[in-house]
Amino acid sequence: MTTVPVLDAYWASRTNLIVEERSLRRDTAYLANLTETEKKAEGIIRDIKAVEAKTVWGFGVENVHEEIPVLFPGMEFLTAKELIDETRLFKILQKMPKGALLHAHLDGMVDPTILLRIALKHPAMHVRLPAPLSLTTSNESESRPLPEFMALPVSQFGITTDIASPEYVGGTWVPLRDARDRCSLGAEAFDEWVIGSLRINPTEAYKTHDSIYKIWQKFQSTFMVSRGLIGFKPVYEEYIYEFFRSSIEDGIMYVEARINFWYKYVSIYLFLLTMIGADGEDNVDHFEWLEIFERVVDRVKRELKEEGREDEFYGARIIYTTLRFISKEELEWYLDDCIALKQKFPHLIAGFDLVGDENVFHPLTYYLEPLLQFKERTKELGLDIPFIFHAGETLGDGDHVDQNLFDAILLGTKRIGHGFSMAKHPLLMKMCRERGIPLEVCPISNEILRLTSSMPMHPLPIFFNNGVPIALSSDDPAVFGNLILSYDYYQVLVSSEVSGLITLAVTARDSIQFSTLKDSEKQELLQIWERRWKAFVEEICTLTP
Ligand SMILES: O=c1[nH]cnc2c1ncn2[C@@H]1O[C@H](CO)[C@@H](O)[C@H]1O
Repeated sequence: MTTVPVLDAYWASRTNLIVEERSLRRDTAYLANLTETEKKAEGIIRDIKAVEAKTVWGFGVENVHEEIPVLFPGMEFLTAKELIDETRLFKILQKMPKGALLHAHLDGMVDPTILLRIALKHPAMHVRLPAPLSLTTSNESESRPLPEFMALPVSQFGITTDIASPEYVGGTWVPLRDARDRCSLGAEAFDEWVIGSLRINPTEAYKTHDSIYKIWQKFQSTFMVSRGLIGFKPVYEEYIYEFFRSSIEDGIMYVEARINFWYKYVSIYLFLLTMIGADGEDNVDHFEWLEIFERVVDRVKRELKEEGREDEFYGARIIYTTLRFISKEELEWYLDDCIALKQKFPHLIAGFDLVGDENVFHPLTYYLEPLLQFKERTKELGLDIPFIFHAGETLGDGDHVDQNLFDAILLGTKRIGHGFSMAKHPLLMKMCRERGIPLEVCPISNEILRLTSSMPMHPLPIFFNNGVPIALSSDDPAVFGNLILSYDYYQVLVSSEVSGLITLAVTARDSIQFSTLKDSEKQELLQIWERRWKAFVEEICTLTP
């Protein structure tokens, strides 16, 4: 029989082994110094999570929701969303102060329902489609025409027509409001058609477009549609306002938004590619985009101050992005443009990035020369424009997308957008840990864009366990339906036994720490975060498990 000392020795070495491995994690030091309130809150959250794993997710018991045959915590988001909405855990997480939102594409931030409502206010906004609207064939997006939107000058306002009537001549611009009011399929069907073209639905994500290539086709098409709406100055301004206000409601305190400046060419492509002014003319240049952005930041700050909530919004900056399918020569134009914007708005331009499907477009090595030149030039000019590259958003192992991770790091990236394939790179993970290069991880985006079928299969725990700093982000919530960052927080929390509330707190703190704010600003924002965090954990302590 095994003696007690032998058993004790086994348990002791087991504990030591676990402690040793966990020592790499960024939440370990924090966990060792918890306040009594934090300890209690962490425990309450674990208890609620354990209860809901059974009552909501049927974990280890019978399926509690027969209409969803496969149910588990961290399962596919779009199927689970309504269940998540009802959980106590989600409602608690909505109140958590989340620090900075570091990976967010401006074009994908506002609920399509709200975007459409904003657009409908403007008589200049028009819509057209290739042929009379018919929605009867099926519910699947492949068979549906895409709406195209554009704001027109008064002299070119279109005539009122029923776009669903056989008389509608494909390609004719119709004022948006009239098109909706006069649509013989009904305003509800019209809205559903427009909104469906701006987001990915569960059928598309999990059936009709269930491959990385196909889902990216649908994903890209949503940006082509939304461009016509957002690329109209009055809508743009209100859109940014909605983005900030809804982020603040979700506990986000500061934003670094990726704005796509690719839209400089006009009329060679099918869709609208620039920004239209209030007069309906294509005359809003990139400087003005930044002025608008700044005006909205100031407005939101002013309003919050008036509401006595100034602690809730520290501001917003911009990561300049363009699409990674342009030529290297074209990239030079954008790099110059980025420098010019930085010189005029040093406080607004936070960094530079290339976006678009890494799987099909150019690798970073293709742009090496202009990128290296940019580094030298900004250094000479004394401008701080760090690269904040997307890299490794792939399932590939050693392909060009996976290898973008090496180049991002060699080029000195400040953070890595996604870095999904980082789990295959022990050396790079070590470098990220030691040099403080965080991954901007977007769990729900990764799942909807078919890199993982659920959160338990996501590599995030590998990153956490290797001590890689993490900033959780929502990527394109308007398209994915994860309209608030709390959904991503929820999916992470329920799919791990190691990660708890404190892990989320550490990632929220890290989001501030690894932002592009100045050190003094980071300290100030961290202090505000600490205050709100303290109030948040105190509130949790009043709850019964
Ligand atoms: O997760 C992503 N990876 C790479 N590119 C993206 C992602 N989300 C959005 N975009 C890109 O950003 C542009 C919108 O401004 C879109 O064209 C899309 O290609």
